[in-house]
Amino acid sequence: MQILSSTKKAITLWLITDADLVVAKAVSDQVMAVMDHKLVGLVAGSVHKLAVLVALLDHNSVNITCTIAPSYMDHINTVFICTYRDLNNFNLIVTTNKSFETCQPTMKYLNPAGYFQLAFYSFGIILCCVNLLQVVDSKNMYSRFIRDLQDLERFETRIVKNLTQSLLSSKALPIKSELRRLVELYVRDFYQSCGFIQVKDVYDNEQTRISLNPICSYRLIRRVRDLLPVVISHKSFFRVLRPLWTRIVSFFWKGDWPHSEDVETVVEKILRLQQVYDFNVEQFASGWISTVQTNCTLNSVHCYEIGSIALKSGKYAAAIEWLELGKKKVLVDRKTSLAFVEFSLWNAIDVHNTEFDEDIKLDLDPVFFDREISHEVGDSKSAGKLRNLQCETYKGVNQYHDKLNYLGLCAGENFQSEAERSRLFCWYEFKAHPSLIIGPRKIEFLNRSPDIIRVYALIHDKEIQEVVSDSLPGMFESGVNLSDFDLSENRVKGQRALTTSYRTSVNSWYGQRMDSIWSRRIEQVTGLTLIGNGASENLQVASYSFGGHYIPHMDQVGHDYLPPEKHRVATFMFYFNDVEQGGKTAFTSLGVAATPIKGSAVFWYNVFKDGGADWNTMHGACPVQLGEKWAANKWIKSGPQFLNRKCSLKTHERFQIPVNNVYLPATQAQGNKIEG
Ligand SMILES: O=C(O)CCC(=O)C(=O)O
Ligand SMILES: [Fe+2]
Repeated sequence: MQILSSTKKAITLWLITDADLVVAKAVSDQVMAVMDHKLVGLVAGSVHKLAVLVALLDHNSVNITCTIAPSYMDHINTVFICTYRDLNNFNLIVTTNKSFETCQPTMKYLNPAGYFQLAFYSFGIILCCVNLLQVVDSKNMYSRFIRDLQDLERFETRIVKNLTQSLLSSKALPIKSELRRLVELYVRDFYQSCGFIQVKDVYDNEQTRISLNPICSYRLIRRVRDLLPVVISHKSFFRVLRPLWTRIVSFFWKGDWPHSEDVETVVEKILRLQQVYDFNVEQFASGWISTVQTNCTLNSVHCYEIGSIALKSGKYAAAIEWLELGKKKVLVDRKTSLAFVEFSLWNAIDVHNTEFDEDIKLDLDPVFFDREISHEVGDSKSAGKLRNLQCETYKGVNQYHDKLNYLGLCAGENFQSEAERSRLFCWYEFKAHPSLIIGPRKIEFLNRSPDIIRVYALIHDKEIQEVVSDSLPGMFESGVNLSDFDLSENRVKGQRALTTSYRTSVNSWYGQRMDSIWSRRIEQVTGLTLIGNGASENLQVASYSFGGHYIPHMDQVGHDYLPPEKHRVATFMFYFNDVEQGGKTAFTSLGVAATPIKGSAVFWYNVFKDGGADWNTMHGACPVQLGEKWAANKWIKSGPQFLNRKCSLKTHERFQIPVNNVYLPATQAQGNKIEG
């Protein structure tokens, strides 16, 4: 960029892009490379992919030639300029390396705040630079950490309350002004997609429940990513709503603007929900999350975006469904170009058909329809989905189809036979420990052989709150359990385990006061030893937001590598809350799922008496559909347990859970995944 005059006046050039941060950052180098030495500074990225340039000028007339790499040119949708003093004559020519293109800049005069503003921008630039260094690590945090999403939700709600107040006064935002129109657009989007139906509820509550709902969250992240920068960078915003501007900008300087990865991650979660629960896209887009009608809906732009992301990640059937819905909606709401949607749909069908072949029908993770789809309107509606075809054929208690059983169990089915179910019952346990005589525990069998029990009302609200608030600061993205091994190659910085899309929760290890109090309670109920050197692991507290899941797995991973005393002989898992929709624990080989019930816990042995893994205890956490899920695992090690439980010379003999100290006659072993 060439600046033809020098010193005295500050110019901030904002290049608003729809490129993501990495692009913006890379691009800033490209822009920087051609910047003239008269520039004071350039920052890209932190403030929603803006490049900020401050130049000092001494004439009222200035020509700027900004040379930008051609690859970056496509990403720029707006170029506008803020000056702290009026310039009489201002020309901006934006050009690429190859050819000159004159860009129509929107001239924005932030007006005469003078040196204060210059200082403010300079300070901002320093902050931006600092922020930029942190950005790489904090990428896509809003979609991963529910607490960050909740912070964003609370913050946005406060902003919207302020904006609504300003709308009520025609002085701040004159009727028919462009800024008013933008603010109205923003506020309308908020009210149309917040978790409450009534505006008054938004005023009465700090939390709008947006972050508990996949649709509302998707719209929140999009709105803040795309619309908020446009609103606050309007030429009059800073002048008429300066305190609000400062609050917004400083909030995001401390944290970060949502990225396109955040949007993609939320969409991936929606697609996972679709894959597992096979919801009807039309109903989902009109706010139905399972059986709950919510206030958040999706329009044609959203359907188009979700379809495009599904296509990108190879979920062809889903992509076609979303794009067809997008096409239907665009004819009514006209919010995007019909041609775009039609083109993408055409393309999705072609890709689906190219990738489809008969052998795919054997694949257990199907993302196809069960036949090729024609371009005729509605043809896909008459086709079946491979997923459903396979579910119908194979789901149920069958050792080879854990994934399909998982889908069925998550959706609320149960594959236990009548005979198996007839052996289940509940009882009050008052003999396992003397303390239970005055406070018996209500226990229920969820399965017999392998025994899985649920203990009700074992932990209390206040205790849960204490554990959650102590665990919160240490939460990190969950990994699969490899913490005992050297993961140096795969480890994500600052984490102890390998992160994976198999398990999308955040967790932390809690070893404080409540850990030993709860361990005592577990000892009383199970007769096992938890306290003492290496007897059990610290409590692992996990939180799942919508879409959060853990696919079927065994808890005693590492069995082949760890010394026997370190094996996780049993799992005791607490539920900290009731989940609005979804979030069951599915025992895929046994055909039964446990619904999270606040204060209760489930317990089972992962191994046989001979120490071999009991593959029938394979289990997974179903994705949360609505709300959040908090749970905690207490893994009990085999070390000190040999004194508590009878050994056996027989192979594959199971530990039994006694009922008031009585071992019931053994039932026939269920499932058939018996392995040593
Ligand atoms: O949260 C659940 O339902 C299951 C979690 C689980 O299996 C685990 O963390 O190992
Ligand atoms: Fe598990």
